[in-house]
Amino acid sequence: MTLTASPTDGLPVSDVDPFSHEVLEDPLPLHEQLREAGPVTYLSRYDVHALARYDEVHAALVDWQEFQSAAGVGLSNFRTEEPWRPPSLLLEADPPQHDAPRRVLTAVLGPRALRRLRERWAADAEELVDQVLAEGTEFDAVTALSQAFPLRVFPDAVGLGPDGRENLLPYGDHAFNAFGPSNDLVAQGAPRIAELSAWVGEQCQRESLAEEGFGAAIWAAADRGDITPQQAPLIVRSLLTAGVDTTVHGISAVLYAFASNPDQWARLRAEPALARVAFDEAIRWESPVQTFFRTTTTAVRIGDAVVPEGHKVLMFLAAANRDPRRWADPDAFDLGRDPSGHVGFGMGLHQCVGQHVARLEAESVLTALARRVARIELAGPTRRHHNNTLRAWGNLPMAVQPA
Ligand code: HEM
Ligand SMILES: O=C(O)c1ccc(-n2ccnc2)cc1
Repeated sequence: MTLTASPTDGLPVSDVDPFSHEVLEDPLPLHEQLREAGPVTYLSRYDVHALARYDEVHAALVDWQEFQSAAGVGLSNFRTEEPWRPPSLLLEADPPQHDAPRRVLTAVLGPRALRRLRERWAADAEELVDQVLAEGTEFDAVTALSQAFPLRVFPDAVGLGPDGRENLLPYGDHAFNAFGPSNDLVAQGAPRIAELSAWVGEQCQRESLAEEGFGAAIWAAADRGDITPQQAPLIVRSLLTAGVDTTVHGISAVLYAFASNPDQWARLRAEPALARVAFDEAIRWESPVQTFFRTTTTAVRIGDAVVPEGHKVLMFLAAANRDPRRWADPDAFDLGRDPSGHVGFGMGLHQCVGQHVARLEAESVLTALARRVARIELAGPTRRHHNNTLRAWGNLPMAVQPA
């Protein structure tokens, strides 16, 4: 049976801009509208089809053959436009090219590889929390914890030198903006991106990396022939692009979740083992990575509509993570829930290979904090940090009551 398609047959159409400041400030109303409009909608402003319900987002994530990543996972279609930098060997690749780089990073970042970091990161988190509390019981959790902890542990885990680490956050922020349209957020990062990219590229070279760490392990995989020496620096680049901003905003998400649900903090204090499920519930509830795109490799039927071949499909991960068709009381941050199956780390072939790193970082911070603090609550107005892809806090004024 041949499928034919026209962009708007039987499709709800909207000219909304999901990357406008108004939506980035509060995307929840748009998510609700898109879920209720149907299994797929057509966003005329960008000529893309949008998926906002859990089932359709999940189906696209696990079907890498019909929803490919190799044409880019942002709005830009690499089949017709030059990527702003050489494409990622994992995120922007499909099998077979995707296979070896994925196999290598799975081993480098896997739970086993992280076992040696668990004690060190726990001690680092205790030290950081002690320092923060020694300065007082009111602080901005974004700078004091969400940014401070990943920047304290991750560059060392990769094996980066001491200089220039302040480049990581702005580089990652721009890379995540670049998955969206060329709007003012992308323009803001443009002046510095050549210099930042040069620094990042330099850090991926073997001679820049310590003998021990994720970087060295990637280069050792090249020595073994598991990947080529040409691929090694690009795989290290994946870590430098993804490794900091994501966990910064992930830790902010879980701290905000607890500060706005103090009763849940009491549950964590009573049962510290809840720290891991708390982080996944916060990833579901806040979805620090809000969206990713795919490109159809054939005409694809979704609901009553047919999405033509070669079209960009925008997956609203955050909308799927609060779909009442999948989650009971979806807007509640609830430690009693089983959040497994959430799509905050994606799903299927491209599911986040750094999720164990993220979980270990968040668990380290939460465990150290839960031991020392009886209550946490917001102590002033919060401010969002807008990004085309990331859901982030610009600040989190917090007041804590020491245990
Ligand atoms: C809270 C933290 C994080 C969140 C919410 C997150 C989210 C995601 C999502 C949604 C995907 C799927 C992308 C897609 O399907 O196109 C993904 C993939 C990926 N993530 Fe993360 N991520 C996080 C942290 C990290 C960290 C810390 C690293 C590295 C140390 C990392 C490395 C990767 C890589 C390399 C991929 C591509 C995997 C592939 O295509 O096979 N992520 N992440
Ligand atoms: O290879 C890259 O440049 C790259 C790889 C992964 C991410 N990412 C997104 C969410 N978790 C990780 C971002 C960039």
